Amino acid sequence: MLAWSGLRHRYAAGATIAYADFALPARRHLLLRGASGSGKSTLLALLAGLLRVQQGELHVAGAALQTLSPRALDAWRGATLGVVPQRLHLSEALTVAENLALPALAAGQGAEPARTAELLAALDIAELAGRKPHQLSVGQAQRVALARALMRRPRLLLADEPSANLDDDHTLTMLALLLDAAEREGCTLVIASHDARVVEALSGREDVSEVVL
Ligand SMILES: Nc1ncnc2c1ncn2[C@@H]1O[C@H](COP(=O)(O)OP(=O)(O)OP(=O)(O)O)[C@@H](O)[C@H]1O
Repeated sequence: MLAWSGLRHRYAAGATIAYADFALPARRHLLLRGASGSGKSTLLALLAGLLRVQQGELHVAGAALQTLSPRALDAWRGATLGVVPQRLHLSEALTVAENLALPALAAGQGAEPARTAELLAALDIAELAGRKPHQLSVGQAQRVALARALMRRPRLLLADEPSANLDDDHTLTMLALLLDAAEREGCTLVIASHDARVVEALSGREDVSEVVL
């Protein structure tokens, strides 16, 4: 599902990041951790196909990303990937249900109201469908962003610093939601975090591997 070798990324401004070779065992999720500046966001962007592979090989969900053209990469991303970004990027002008419809609409497909309802119910926020983002708590907004990431049935779910701005209880709840959702949807979860609470909660779990950058 996820493996890289000889992977390096050089930013034009100078920094080169080299990643130790890695392969994720079957049926495992991944915790990507490391200090600030160690290269987590860069690796997430590579995994998402948002940065081109400059050097090395990167295999994600059946695709060798270094071989794909920009157009093929776009198609692959749309069909494969769900992202819960650190800043949630919910559209303030749209309701929760409309925010969930956006990924499908952007891909030229219909809104899938049944899928929207299913995911909102699964994440226990069915009653929020008609609200605007500014009417949500931080935890509710994160659930909405998670539902949006799941709309197109991704094979890989990326969560960037999911505990940012959350207290201890909400951090544990969010991790449980991510793991439950990945299990239910049958997708692989990658969490990037430098939060000691996340590391403590996930380390030692049989279904989670760790990469320390
Ligand atoms: N656009 C860029 N141009 C030049 N250098 C960059 C750029 N983005 C990141 N870097 C550098 O690459 C290295 C890795 O950055 P990256 O953002 O991947 O780290 P990170 O582990 O995600 O950090 P944080 O936890 O603070 O978000 C750092 O040295 C950073 O300064």
